[in-house]
Formats: sequence, C-alpha cells, structure tokens
Amino acid sequence: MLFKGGGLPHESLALQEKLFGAGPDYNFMTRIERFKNSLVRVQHFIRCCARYNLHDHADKKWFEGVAFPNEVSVLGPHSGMFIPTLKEQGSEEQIQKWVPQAEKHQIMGTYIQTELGHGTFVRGLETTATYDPKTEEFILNSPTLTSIKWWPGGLGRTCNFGIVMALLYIDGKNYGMHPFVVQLRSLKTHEPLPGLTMGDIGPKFGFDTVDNGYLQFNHFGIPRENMLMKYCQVLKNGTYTKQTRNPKFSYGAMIFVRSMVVYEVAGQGLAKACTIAIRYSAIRRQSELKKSRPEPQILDYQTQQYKLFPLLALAYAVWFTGVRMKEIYFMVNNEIKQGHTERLPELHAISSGLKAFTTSMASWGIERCRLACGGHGYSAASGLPKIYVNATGGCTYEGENTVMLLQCARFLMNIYGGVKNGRRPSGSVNYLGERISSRCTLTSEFTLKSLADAFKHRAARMIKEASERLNRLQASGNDPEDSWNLNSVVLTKAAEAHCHYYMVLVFESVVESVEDNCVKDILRQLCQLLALCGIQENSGDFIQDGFLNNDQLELVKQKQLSLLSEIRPNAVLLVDAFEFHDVQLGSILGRFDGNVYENLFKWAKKTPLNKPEDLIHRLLR
Ligand SMILES: CCCCCCCC/C=C\CCCCCCC/C=C/C(=O)SCCNC(=O)CCNC(=O)[C@H](O)C(C)(C)COP(=O)(O)OP(=O)(O)OC[C@H]1O[C@@H](n2cnc3c(N)ncnc32)[C@H](O)[C@@H]1OP(=O)(O)O
Ligand SMILES: Cc1cc2nc3c(=O)[nH]c(=O)nc-3n(C[C@H](O)[C@H](O)[C@H](O)COP(=O)(O)OP(=O)(O)OC[C@H]3O[C@@H](n4cnc5c(N)ncnc54)[C@H](O)[C@@H]3O)c2cc1C
Repeated sequence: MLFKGGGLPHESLALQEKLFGAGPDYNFMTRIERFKNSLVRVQHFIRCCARYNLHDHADKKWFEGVAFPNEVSVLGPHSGMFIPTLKEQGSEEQIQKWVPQAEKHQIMGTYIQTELGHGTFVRGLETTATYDPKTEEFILNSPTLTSIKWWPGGLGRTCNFGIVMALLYIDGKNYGMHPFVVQLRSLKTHEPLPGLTMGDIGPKFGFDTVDNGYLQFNHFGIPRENMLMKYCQVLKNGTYTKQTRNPKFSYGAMIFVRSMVVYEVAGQGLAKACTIAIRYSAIRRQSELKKSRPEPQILDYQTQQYKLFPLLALAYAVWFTGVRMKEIYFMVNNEIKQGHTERLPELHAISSGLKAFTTSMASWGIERCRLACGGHGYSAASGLPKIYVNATGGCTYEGENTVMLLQCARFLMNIYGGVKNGRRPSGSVNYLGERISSRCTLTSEFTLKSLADAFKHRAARMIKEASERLNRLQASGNDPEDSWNLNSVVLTKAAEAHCHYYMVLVFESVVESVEDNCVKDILRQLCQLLALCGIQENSGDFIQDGFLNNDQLELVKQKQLSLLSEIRPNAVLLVDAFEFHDVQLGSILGRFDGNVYENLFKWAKKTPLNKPEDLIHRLLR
C-alpha cells in the first residue's frame, strides 16, 4: 500500500476484462498484428470508460496499465498531449467545442510538432499558417521537404484531428510558432482530407502499437477559429493581439509530458524490470557456492546483488521523484493559471532535467536487469526487450536528453549568476544560495542527511565550476554561443549532479515521512545504497576538490557491500511491493508464482516457427 492508494479497484475491474487478460501473445505477432490488436484494445477500453464511468485521468490510467502493458497506445498522444493542449491553450469557447468530443473519443487527436528536418530546434520548424482575411482561413502549407511533419503518434492511420504547431504569417509578417486545431480525416470515411498527404513512417525500435506518422500540407485551409486563442488572437481583419505573457506558454504541452514521463515511463519501466530480474534471480539456481551443497539461488551471489540492488534502490528513487515531479507540475501550473508565472523557468528546468536524468538511468538500468537474467533475459519471454524498447524512447521524445540537460543547465547558470549578484534563490535551487561546507561529514553511520549533503556539495561545486569556466571562455575571447558549446559537456554534468542531488533529497524526505519503523528502516537501507552507489560511480566528482578522501571512499565501499547482505532477505518483498500484476509485467521470468521453466517450455512450443505447415518446413524438407 506504499504506492497505489485508491487505484486498485479500477485495476481489478480492468483485470476482469477477458480481452485485456488473454488474447494472442504479443511476442508472436507481426507489427501490423500488434497495431491491430492495440486498436481492438483501444475500442474496448473506450467501451469500459463508458461502462464504468471512468472520467478521471488517474482512474483511466489504472485501466490503461492493464489494457496496454508496457506499450504506448494511440491514446497516449490523445489524452497526454491533444486534450491537455486544448485545455491549456484554448479559449473557453474552443474548450467547450472540442474537449467534450475528445474526452468521449468522438474525435481522436495527436500533437503534431516535429518535422523531417527539425525536432529539437523548435524555432527552426518551417510549416506555415498564413492568414487570409478574405476567406477568414489559415492556409497551412509545407513549403519544403524538410517541413513535412514527421513522428507524431497516431498520425499515420488513427487520428482524425491534430494540434499542428506552425509559424503564423499575417500580411507577410512572421509571428512565430502557434498551435492550430486541424481536422485531418473525414469523420465519415476516415480518408485523409484533400490537401493532405499522410501515412505511417514505418517500423521503429519499439512503439509498434503506435502509428507514428508523416503529414504534408498542400495549401490546406482551416477556419480562423481553429487557432488556439487563449493567449493570442487573430481577429477577422487579421489584427494580431496577445495578452502580456511568456512566449514559452505555447511550449506547455512539452512541460506537461516531461513532468509525467519521470513516473510513467522511467519509474514504472525500471520498477517492472527490477521485479522481473529479482524474482527470477530468486528462482534461478546455478553453479555452487559450496562443494556438495545444493546450487544456490543466483540472488545469493554478491555480484548478482551488486548488479540488482542498486537498481532496485534506483527504481524506488525514480518512482518517488516521479510522484514529486507530478505534484510540482500541478502546483506550479495552478499558480500560472492564476497569473503567477514566476516559477515557470524552474518548472521547465526541473522537468527537463529530471526527464533526461531519470529516463537515461532507467534505460541503462532496464538493460542491466536483462543482462542479469543471463540467456533467458535475451528471450522475448522475459518481457524485458519490450519494456526496454518502449521505455528508452523516453530518452528521445519530448526533447532529446542531452538537449534537455542543457536547458536545465541554462537555468542553473542563470540562477548562479544571480546569486553572484546578490539574488536569493528558492525552491529546488535554494542550496545555491547557501554556504556549502567544504568538509565532508560522512562517517560510518552514513546518515541520510550526511549523504544528501555530499550530493549537495557535489552539485554546488560542479555548477560553480561550470559557471566559472563559461566566464573564462568568454573572457578569453570566445563569443557567448561558442563559449556555451565549448562548455557543454561540463554543463550537462553539472545538470546531472543537480538532478542527482534532487533525487537523493526526495528519497530522504520520503524515508523521513514514513511512520512504520520497520518500513522506514528498509527504505533507509535502500536510500543509503542509492546514495553510496552514486558516490562510488562518480567518485571523481567527490574527491576532485578533496571533499572526500580515500579512507572515506573505502568506508563507502564497505558499507555498500554490507548493505547488499542486509537488503537480500527483503529483496523479493521489495519488488512485490510495486504490486505489478503478471498481466502488466508480461514476463515468464517475473511470474508471481515462480513457475518459470514449465511456462517457458509451454511458450516455446507455441512459437509460430514451430508450426508444421509453413514455408520454412517446405524449404527444409
Ligand atoms: C493527469 C495525469 C495525466 C497523465 C497523462 C499521461 C502523460 C504521458 C505520460 C507518458 C507519456 C508516454 C507517451 C508519450 C508518447 C510520446 C509523445 C511524444 C511527443 C513529442 O515528442 S512532441 C515533440 C516534443 N519536442 C520537443 O520536446 C522539442 C525539444 N525542444 C525544445 O523544447 C526547445 O526548442 C528548446 C527548449 C530545446 C529550445 O527552445 P528555444 O530555442 O526556443 O529556446 P532557447 O532560446 O533555448 O531558450 C529561450 C528561453 O526559453 C526557455 N524555455 C525553453 N523552453 C521552455 C519551456 N518549455 N518552458 C519555459 N521556458 C522555456 C529557455 O530556458 C530560455 O530561458 P532563458 O532565456 O534562459 O531565461
Ligand atoms: C517514440 C517517439 C515518439 C515521438 N512522438 C512525437 C509526437 O507525438 N509528436 C511530435 O511532434 N514529435 C514526436 N517525436 C519526435 C521527438 O520529439 C523528437 O525526435 C525529439 O524531440 C528529438 O528531436 P530530433 O529528432 O530533432 O533530434 P536531433 O535534435 O536531431 O538530435 C540528434 C543529436 O543531436 C544532438 N543535438 C541537437 N541539438 C543540440 C543542441 N542544441 N546542443 C547539443 N546537442 C544537440 C542531440 O543531443 C542528439 O544527440 C517522437 C519521437 C520518438 C522517438
């Protein structure tokens, strides 16, 4: 009950739906079959929403977790980007017009921003929306090959609507990127509307159940009322008006998804991978520890614990950080709605930084879990390849991770510069205004406070050094842009150090808030392990300025190893506590009942390659 709160009843309802629990095995399907199967599930999910009166997004999420295990469906871009953008950027009238239809799935939409030539550099996008006051229409056009929209999820075959990000032109003047609601397909025939060339972009690393698509506009007209007009308006006569506002408000959909990805993608993905690898390691026996004794569970090898328990600690840390990130998003977004925009830069920085930091760590961690399962980890039956290919997409979509770290670093440099000029920082960066002790307080007790302080010291020092290096590069004659580029590796490392500290701090605060002493002790061990592994893996950062000495580093190593044995008795319980149902894991290795071998054998017998009458059989005969 540490995690799920009120979600379980909905999950149980979803598990009762035969269509979600059974059906053909994903691993034996072609891409087209996977896509079709997902669409059937989408339709059933929509029926369930009506039947069980599921309106609240959180309630729907429990259903989605069962209906689309370890994959993204076309509902992801629809409910995660299309509807939120309508709500956030639309006028009251526009919200009334489109949101109810979208929530009832009468129209299906996606978020259409990226182009063949540009994804990261949003200001480089080329699609144009030119206002014609005579017809009171915007004419959408793709003027170049590189301006063809490319990637939006659901665009290829499914969606009949989309929010298109395009450059607004009035009277030859470019007003920058704006969002437009565009009907893409006929609501009767589902055919693309005339003036649109569109389709699926082809097979990908993962995301088989999503039809990521392309879209080329050939002077395609849409009504004036279809520009989302909460913040900017184009009047009938072509007059452009805008509220005093931050121009980055139109990037709001990206902040929203980045904030959600920490928990939904990184936290869930890594927790599932750890569940599979740790349960399997308790079932699998191999070699011998002592002569003439039964083969031990592989989880009893220290090296196996060293591979998996830090990842378990990381899974808990990312999970807690993801929950905190969501809370912060909704809190700051409410402030923004009431006109208080002061914390937008911080929200942008922390959501960009954590999205990048946690998806990279989770992606690396899921692959480590797969390796820790030996040969069977390489089989699709482990469920780990599917978890990996879908979760690792999070390193790229919603802002490529290096670019996102640099956005976080940009904010850190601004804050640090402000501190030098006497400004007091607050929120997630308030430590940059503190006098940071240069003396390490770590002792063999390894209190969570002393561990968090070590990460604080590292982040503050690396931010300071990145800032000073930037100034030196400029002082030696480089212009600001070249100085930034020449410093960008150092900047990304400073941003990572900031995010790492933030994650340790969140974990520490969760441990402190737990009342049950037994649970508190176990979580404290995990938090210690997370921090100690972070110190060891980045030991250079901690010893470079003499903060940590060799003796302390030796203590770190010793404590890390002793924690492995302390965590071992609770390891399986700690993954069971994530409460993933077998349907959600999609893994034979991670089955709750532990019947791994019997089911691997059954599964292999079902593989299509074993069917007697097929082309291969004829060729081999
Ligand atoms: C209620 C629960 C609901 C749960 C719903 C579930 C949600 C989903 C959960 C899981 C998702 C799984 C499914 C996902 C499916 C995948 C969908 C994928 C979609 C996409 O990928 S959409 C396309 C995304 N594209 C990008 O992210 C592009 C990345 N690039 C950029 O963001 C920007 O171009 C940039 C930030 C790299 C640079 O922008 P720009 O050049 O314009 O700006 P700069 O000159 O660098 O900076 C200027 C200034 O602005 C600040 N800034 C930049 N961005 C923002 C922002 N977004 N907000 C606020 N401020 C911003 C920047 O820091 C600078 O500030 P200073 O001048 O330094 O002060
Ligand atoms: C699974 C998936 C789903 C997606 N869904 C959608 C969707 O629904 N809607 C949509 O509009 N888009 C979608 N996208 C597109 C996605 O948002 C972009 O691919 C992403 O923003 C990265 O942009 P890019 O492809 O231009 O990468 P690039 O910017 O070309 O990145 C390539 C390399 O260049 C580096 N680089 C680029 N710029 C800089 C810089 N300024 N400084 C340092 N290094 C830099 C990057 O770090 C990276 O190593 C999706 C992508 C994927 C993979």
